[in-house]
Amino acid sequence: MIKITVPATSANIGPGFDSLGVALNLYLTLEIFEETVQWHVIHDYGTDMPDDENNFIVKTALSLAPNLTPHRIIVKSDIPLARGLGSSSSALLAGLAMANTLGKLNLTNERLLEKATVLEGHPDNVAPALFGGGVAAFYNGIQVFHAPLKLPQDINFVTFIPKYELLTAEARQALPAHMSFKDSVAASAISNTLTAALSVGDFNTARKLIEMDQFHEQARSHLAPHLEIIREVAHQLQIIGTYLSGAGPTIITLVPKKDTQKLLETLSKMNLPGKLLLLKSDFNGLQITKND
Ligand SMILES: Nc1ncnc2c1ncn2[C@@H]1O[C@H](COP(=O)(O)OP(=O)(O)O)[C@@H](O)[C@H]1O
Ligand SMILES: N[C@@H](CCOP(=O)(O)O)C(=O)O
Repeated sequence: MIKITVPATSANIGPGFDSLGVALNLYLTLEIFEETVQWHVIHDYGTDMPDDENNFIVKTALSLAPNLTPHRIIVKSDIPLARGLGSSSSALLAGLAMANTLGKLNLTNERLLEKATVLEGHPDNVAPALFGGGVAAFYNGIQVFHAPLKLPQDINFVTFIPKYELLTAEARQALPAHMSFKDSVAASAISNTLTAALSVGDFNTARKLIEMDQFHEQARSHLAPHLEIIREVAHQLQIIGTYLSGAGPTIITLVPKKDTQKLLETLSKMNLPGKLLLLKSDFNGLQITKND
């Protein structure tokens, strides 16, 4: 049996639209068993999710290796669908890794990253899902440039996952078609300063910049009303560092360990409609193990 494990991801981290992301400790696992006549996907996503060659993971694998022999596979995941925690990136990377392994393609991680970025449309989920930890990345249509993004060690991700789904494609339609030169300079300066502050461990500066995004949060605020609510509650506790995870609707607050409990307790008393989780960075990224 071959087992492929891929972490969830939180993209953007505030102002790093389409370029910053971090792997988190929720996981999709794909177990590959015997060869079969037709693809047989066992999953518990419900009857709307295909269980044959039309399954997204299998289709992604076949896009890389069209002649792949069908197998029986089992998909399990605790990454919620369409919530802004990178479920599609974890699934498509699992598919690419399955094709690479079963098809003996020997593609490097760089090639897998390029392929995954083209399929996903932006590298900020797939890069941290592949490598683990925080990643900054840019795709110029030919190559993915990427570098590790240093995040503080003593940080937790207090995560609120609303009950409703929001497809990334839908949330991208809310984005403005144009930004002025002046606004673009300011928005990228905020993001640059955030990465510099993180690189020297200046979380005091970083947490304020995390809340200064000018690329996407305002445009998506009607789709993710909990952002303002949770940010405000955190501020009342003197906690700064709340942002829209990916395209939303999940909201994450980056909190030093010492402040985590008070935020969790306050939020849980509010009974917001959704799930409250305490997440941490994943530092392993995509893993493949083989058991006989
Ligand atoms: N494990 C999976 N198997 C099949 N399809 C999946 C899986 N995970 C995600 N998807 C597809 O990706 C869609 C969600 O992707 P997207 O809108 O980008 O949201 P996000 O990646 O933030 O969860 C799902 O509605 C589904 O079509
Ligand atoms: N930069 C993208 C990130 C989408 O992440 P997802 O987890 O919501 O798929 C965006 O903001 O659209």
